[in-house]
Amino acid sequence: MSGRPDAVPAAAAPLLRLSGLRHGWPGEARDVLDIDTLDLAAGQTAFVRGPSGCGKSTLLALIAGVQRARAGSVELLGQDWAGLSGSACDRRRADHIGIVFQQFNLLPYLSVLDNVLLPCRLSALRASRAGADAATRERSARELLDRVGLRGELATRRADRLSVGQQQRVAAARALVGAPELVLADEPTSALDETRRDAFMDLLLGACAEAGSTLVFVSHDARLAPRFDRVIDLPTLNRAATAEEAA
Ligand SMILES: Nc1ncnc2c1ncn2[C@@H]1O[C@H](COP(=O)(O)OP(=O)(O)OP(=O)(O)O)[C@@H](O)[C@H]1O
Repeated sequence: MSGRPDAVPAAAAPLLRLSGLRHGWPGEARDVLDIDTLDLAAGQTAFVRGPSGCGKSTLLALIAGVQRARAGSVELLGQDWAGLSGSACDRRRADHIGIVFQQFNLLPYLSVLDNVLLPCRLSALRASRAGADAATRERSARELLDRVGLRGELATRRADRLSVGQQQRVAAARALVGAPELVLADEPTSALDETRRDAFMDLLLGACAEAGSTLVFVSHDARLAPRFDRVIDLPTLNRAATAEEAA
C-alpha cells in the first residue's frame, strides 16, 4: 500500500473539529444532536457507541459533509463544510475521506477490484497516493483485498456475486485505498464471523496507522472498544440525548 507523504503532523490543528454542532431532521420536534465540541487529532482512532437511534449515523453524515448541520461547524483539515458548494463538498469528500457505509454501497455491476479502485477514479489525489500508474494502483488495491482475505478469482468477480460479509470487506478496502486522512466506518463488522472480524479490525487499524489516518468507527460491538485510542459515548457527549439514551 502506498503511503501519504503530505500527512498532517499530529501537532497541527485537529484533523476534525466539531463546535456548537446542532442537527435536527426536518419535521422532527427536537434536535438529534447537540455537541459542544469534539476534536480528533490526525491518526487518532475513536470508537463511537450508543444505543440504536441515538444519532451515530447522523454524526458520521455530518462529519462527512453529506448532511449540513443546522448550526455550528464541522471542520475537516481546517475547512468548514458549510462554506463549500455541493460539488466542492463531493470533491473534498473523495479526496480526504474513506467511508464504509452500513449498506456498503458497492456498485453491483463492477468487479471487486474496480469497486476498490473507485475512489482513485473520483479523486486525482487518492489516485496519486495509491500509485503513480494504473498497474501500481491495481497492486495497491489487490494488496488491500489480500489483507481482507479476498484473493485470486474473487478480485475480478462482480460485486453482486459476493456474500454480505465479502461485500463488507470490499467496502473496507475501497475506503482505505489512496490513504485518505479520515476513515469513517458505520458498523462495518456486523456481517462478519469472529475470525473475519478480528482480521478485518487488524486490517482497518493497521492500514489507518500506516497511513496516519484518523478513524471514526461506529459499532454496537463493545468487545472492539479496547482496540481504539478513544471511546466516545455519544449519549454522554450529546446534550440533545434523552434520559433513556443517556441511561
Ligand atoms: N433521513 C432521516 N430523516 C429523518 N429522520 C432521520 C433520518 N435518519 C435518521 N433519522 C432519525 O434520527 C435519529 C438518529 O438516527 P441514526 O440513524 O443517526 O441513529 P443510530 O445511532 O445510527 O442508530 P442505529 O444504531 O440503529 O444505526 C433517529 O431518531 C432516526 O429516526
